[in-house]
Amino acid sequence: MVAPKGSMASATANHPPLNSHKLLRRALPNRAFALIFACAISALFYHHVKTLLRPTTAANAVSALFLLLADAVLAFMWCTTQSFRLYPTRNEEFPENLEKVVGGTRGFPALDVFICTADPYKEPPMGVVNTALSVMAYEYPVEKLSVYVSDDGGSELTMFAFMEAARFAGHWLPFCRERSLVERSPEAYFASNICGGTDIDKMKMMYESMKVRVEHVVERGKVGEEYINGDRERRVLGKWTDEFTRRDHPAVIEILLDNSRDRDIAGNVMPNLIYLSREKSKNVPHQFKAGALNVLLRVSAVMTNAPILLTLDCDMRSNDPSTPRRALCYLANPSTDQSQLGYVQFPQRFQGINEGDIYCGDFKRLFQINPPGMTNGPSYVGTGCFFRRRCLFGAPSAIVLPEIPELSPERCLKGPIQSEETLALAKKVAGCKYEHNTNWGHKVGFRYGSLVEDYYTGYMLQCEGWRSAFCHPDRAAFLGDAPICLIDVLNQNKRWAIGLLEVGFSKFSPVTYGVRSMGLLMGLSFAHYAFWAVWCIPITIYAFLPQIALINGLSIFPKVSEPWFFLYIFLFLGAYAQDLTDFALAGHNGTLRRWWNDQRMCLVRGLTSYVFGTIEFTLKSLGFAAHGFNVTSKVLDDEQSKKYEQGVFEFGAVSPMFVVLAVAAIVNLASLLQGLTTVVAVARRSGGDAEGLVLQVLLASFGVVNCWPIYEAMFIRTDKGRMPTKVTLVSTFIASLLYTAVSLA
Ligand SMILES: O=c1ccn([C@@H]2O[C@H](COP(=O)(O)OP(=O)(O)O[C@H]3O[C@H](CO)[C@@H](O)[C@H](O)[C@H]3O)[C@@H](O)[C@H]2O)c(=O)[nH]1
Ligand SMILES: [Mn+2]
Repeated sequence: MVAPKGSMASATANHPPLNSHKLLRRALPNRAFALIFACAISALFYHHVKTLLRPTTAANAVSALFLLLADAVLAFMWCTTQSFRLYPTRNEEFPENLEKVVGGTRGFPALDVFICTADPYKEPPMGVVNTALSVMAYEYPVEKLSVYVSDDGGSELTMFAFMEAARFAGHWLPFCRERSLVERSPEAYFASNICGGTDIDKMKMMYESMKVRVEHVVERGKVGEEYINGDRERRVLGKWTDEFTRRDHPAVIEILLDNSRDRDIAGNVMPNLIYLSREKSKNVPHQFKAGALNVLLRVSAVMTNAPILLTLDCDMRSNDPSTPRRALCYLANPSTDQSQLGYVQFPQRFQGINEGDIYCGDFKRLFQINPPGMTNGPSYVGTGCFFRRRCLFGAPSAIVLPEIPELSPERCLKGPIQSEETLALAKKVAGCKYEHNTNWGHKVGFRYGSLVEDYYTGYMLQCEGWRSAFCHPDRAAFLGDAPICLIDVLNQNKRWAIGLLEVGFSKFSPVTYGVRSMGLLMGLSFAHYAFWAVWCIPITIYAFLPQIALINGLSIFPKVSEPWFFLYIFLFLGAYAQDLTDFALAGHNGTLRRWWNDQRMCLVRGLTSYVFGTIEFTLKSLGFAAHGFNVTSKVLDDEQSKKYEQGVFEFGAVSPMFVVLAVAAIVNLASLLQGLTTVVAVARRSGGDAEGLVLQVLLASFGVVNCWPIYEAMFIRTDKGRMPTKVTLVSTFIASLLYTAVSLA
């Protein structure tokens, strides 16, 4: 953060405060607990070394080695997590003071909003339109607001939806303003059971009829003649010729609303609205979302060049029209060190999450709990982030100028955006070969080279010396869609895992370069994410090894009568209790049930996304495969939604990830049953010793409880979302092979 650590507010003698930054009281207990836990971890390693030095059998030695590996990784992750816990903070903004401080709305900087979409079938154009309308209706001087939509799907369907939206906006924006609505995405507004009046009904009908037209066009896959309004639309849609494909097409830039020309039905100025689909060619890599954002950065530089930018994913609608003012409480604050504050990140928050959040769609730890603990400010999470344009052009002290002066972040622009030269230049900078031999993606703009361009860009900016601020108002500033299908969730996490490893093993790795550039704590924070996928090592080991040993009656943990037993119990319960405390204190529906599901999903991801992500990353590093940005679907299938609503897991896909899960589930169950039998048998035989198996039995029980939805999906359910029979058969087969193999061993 920019304000000095622990300080209260940013007020000076001259102006009222715009924000405050407080160290939370839990800092102290967190630090004390960190100390105790560190001692416990050291004791554990002492125990490991002792066991390793005196192995009784070969099996004991092997399992001791694996356990050491698992615990070493856990200890590493624990260390990196401390970077979020030692300085927990809370920020508050006072937007009511903003106008006083900057001299009325005249003092507000211009704002360019970037919205990315990539596929009209996975990202329904009506959703994108709602996102755009919700930000076009921001409580912000309209003449300073421009909304750019980047369509990587290069789709006439999205183009069509936006031509409709531009027309509808003429009615919608004054409607929102007159009523001071808080809900400015029409879909959300009309869904919120408002009591009708004739005006509201009229507006609703207008919206519904637009929606029907757009959805109909999307369903048919092309814009029928009857939907085209006038020559202009015909000319625009005419660009989609037969040669035009999503992977190979010229740049399309269309100014749908121009604030120097267009007025809404009440006669007010309208914000600029620009549709943009960059040039694509099959032979030129397009760098996925980072590439799209850089084209947005350049095209907007040519047209409006606002000093402040907001990046949004197509599903992240605004949920609060005053959000830009909140961001300005940092970005326009005369008493923060403006030369260093690069961006203001709002957390990703989601709509439509079910009661128990069964897939951990909220990602509370990632988006809400960890960011306010990062001492120099949070990482960038791809959406809901206000940037100072300047920060994408080199370090605070050393600007890196772009190859042509027209793109410089410091250039002042006046005049209409429609001129022929402007459009020609915009087309040129949206060309697919434009970036050849330039600094784009490396020193300038959003960074290339990782599937998590957001994390990588934020990280590199922090390394350059930029700072950031975390802004988390009670009412979510943005609301997005979380995937509601398990396989989508796992694939999304796999993509993240790969992208993060790309950074972790690059020459800019946080553990080396990062720690050197930003200091230990920030370096560890970024390392925590870069090596996220290594969770798969301890999780896989603990999901199989103790259970297999238990099946064989082999004790690998301390006996109940040994003091080491309690060390294990303390480490497990301590880590879980602290996790639960963090979760509950973060608020926003931090219920026990959600926390339980959250920890379950950690285990599930550890066995699937991270394992497969690591494998894919390795294959790619060895040159065997390439990976792309697989866009997450935002389409809601009715049946799936209903099941999700009820909190039922959706397994209906044949995937190797499900096989791993199912094998783990079966092994844990078999091990628990066998373990209990052994313990009972040994207990009956006096003199027998089952004490050494207690921890393993507990662990297997923990596994079984967590796996409950998997057993249901394999053996009880009959609906479409049950585990595919093929997966059940294959995994039962693998599990029995494993069982036989270890029983023979
Ligand atoms: O080639 C591409 C691929 C994606 N996108 C857009 O990128 C956004 C994010 O894609 P999504 O499939 O929703 O990915 P998520 O995993 O849900 O997104 C998270 O993770 C991404 C990095 O993997 C970040 O870019 C996102 O901001 C962050 O919300 C969407 O608006 C897409 O339209 C593009 O514009 N071009
Ligand atoms: Mn998304």
